Parts: sequence; structure tokens; C-alpha cells
Amino acid sequence: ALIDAAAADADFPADIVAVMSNTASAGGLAIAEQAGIPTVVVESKPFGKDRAGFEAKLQAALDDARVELICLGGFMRLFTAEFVQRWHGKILNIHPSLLPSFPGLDPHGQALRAGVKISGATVHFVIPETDAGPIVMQGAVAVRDDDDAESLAARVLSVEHKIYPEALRLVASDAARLDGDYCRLVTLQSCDDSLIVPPPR
Ligand SMILES: Nc1nc2c(c(=O)[nH]1)N[C@@H](CN(C=O)c1ccc(C(=O)N[C@@H](CCC(=O)O)C(=O)O)cc1)CN2
Ligand SMILES: NCC(=O)N[C@@H]1O[C@H](COP(=O)([O-])[O-])[C@@H](O)[C@H]1O
Repeated sequence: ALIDAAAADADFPADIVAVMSNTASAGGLAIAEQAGIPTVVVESKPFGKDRAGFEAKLQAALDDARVELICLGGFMRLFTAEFVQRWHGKILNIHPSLLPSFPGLDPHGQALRAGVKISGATVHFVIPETDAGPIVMQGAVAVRDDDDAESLAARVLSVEHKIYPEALRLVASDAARLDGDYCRLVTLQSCDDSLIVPPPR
């Protein structure tokens, strides 16, 4: 969705300069290759619990690609506080729940077990505390009585594909920035109500 958004708008304020993964099996690498975007794999498994060692190798790849802003998508490893502070205000993550509800792993299962009627996705700045960074944008879906984790994830994913490009547009154009504990909207943004996704008929 980020690749498509950047390709579709000549004025999009960001270029996808590389897609990187900590595992060679990540599906996004093939999508990037098909789009002619450089890919990099920095395997995390050889580093075991040595997060700093993995991050040093990742940082070198980010430097080589001259990355200025990181957008995480399904990156299932926690960063050290040192790495996050080095990239202060320059790492976004998308999480498939309406944070601060249901952070961490299995958010859809958490939502279903809690019996919530509305779920969705959140784009937030990454801070050392997991899934706790200031929120840039959210989109919602109704939870249906017959939903399981797979069906809910599929509907939430369609919202992710809508809000992540728009959140990146805001941050890359400096219309939204991390300001202490807040995501500060530097310019008034017209809220796009279509991001509140009604339940499918
Ligand atoms: N310091 C931070 N690192 C990361 C954040 C963050 O907010 N602060 N966001 C996550 C993404 N994420 C949810 O959106 C997430 C990813 C991974 C985990 C986690 O517990 N990972 C375990 C390993 C789990 C596994 O291998 O299956 C771990 O790293 O020990 C929780 C939340 C990205 N990083
Ligand atoms: N905590 C982060 C998290 O849960 N991210 C989730 O992983 C998906 C991508 O995974 P995939 O590339 O395996 O489809 C993302 O769409 C998001 O819902």
C-alpha cells in the first residue's frame, strides 16, 4: 500500500528507497522486487538475544540506503531504547488494534476475547515502550458476531492500507511530528470520515 501510494502520486512526500526484513521469507520483499525497489535482509536469528548486535547491522543497512524515515509493517521484534532514541520521531508502526487497547501480540484475539464491537488499526510513532507511542492516525471497523481472528484481521488490514499511506504523508511532509508525548499536527488536517469504515453489507 505504501509502494502504491508513493507511485501513484508524483507529489507524495516520500520515496520508498528500500524494503528491509529480518527474515528472507517476508512476503513484502517479493512485492518490493516486483516494484523495482531495492531489498535488504538482515537476519535477526543469528543474533539470538543480542538485540544491539542485530540493530548495529540493521543501522549500517539503513545508512547505506540513506533512509530518513522507517515504516514498520509486521516487524515482530522489539527495538532497544537506544535504537529508538537514535531514530526519535522517525519510526512509524502500524498495529492492528485501536491502541492503547490490545498492544503486543495477537491483538485480534485480544479484541475478540474482550468482546469489543469496534476494532481497527493504529499508526503511531515508535517509542521504547511497546505500542505506546503517540498516535498519528486510526481507522475503525465494526466487529461482527461471526468474526474470528482471520476474518477480523482481513477487514482491519483493508483499513491499514488506507491509513498508513495517509499517516506517512502527514509525517513525511512534516504536517505531523513527534512533540514530546504528543503527535503534534503542525497544520490543520481535514479529517477524512471515510477512514471510519462502516461494516460491510
Ligand atoms: N521498542 C519498540 N519496538 C517495537 C515497537 C515499539 O512500539 N517499541 N513496535 C513493534 C511492533 N509490534 C507491534 O506492533 C510488536 C512486535 C513484536 C513484539 C514482541 O513481543 N516480539 C518478541 C518476539 C515475538 C516473536 O518472535 O514472535 C520479541 O522481540 O522478543 C511486540 C510488539 C516493533 N518493535
Ligand atoms: N505488532 C505488529 C503487527 O501485529 N503488525 C501486523 O502485521 C501485519 C503484517 O504482517 P505480514 O507482513 O506477515 O502480513 C500488519 O498488517 C499488521 O497488522
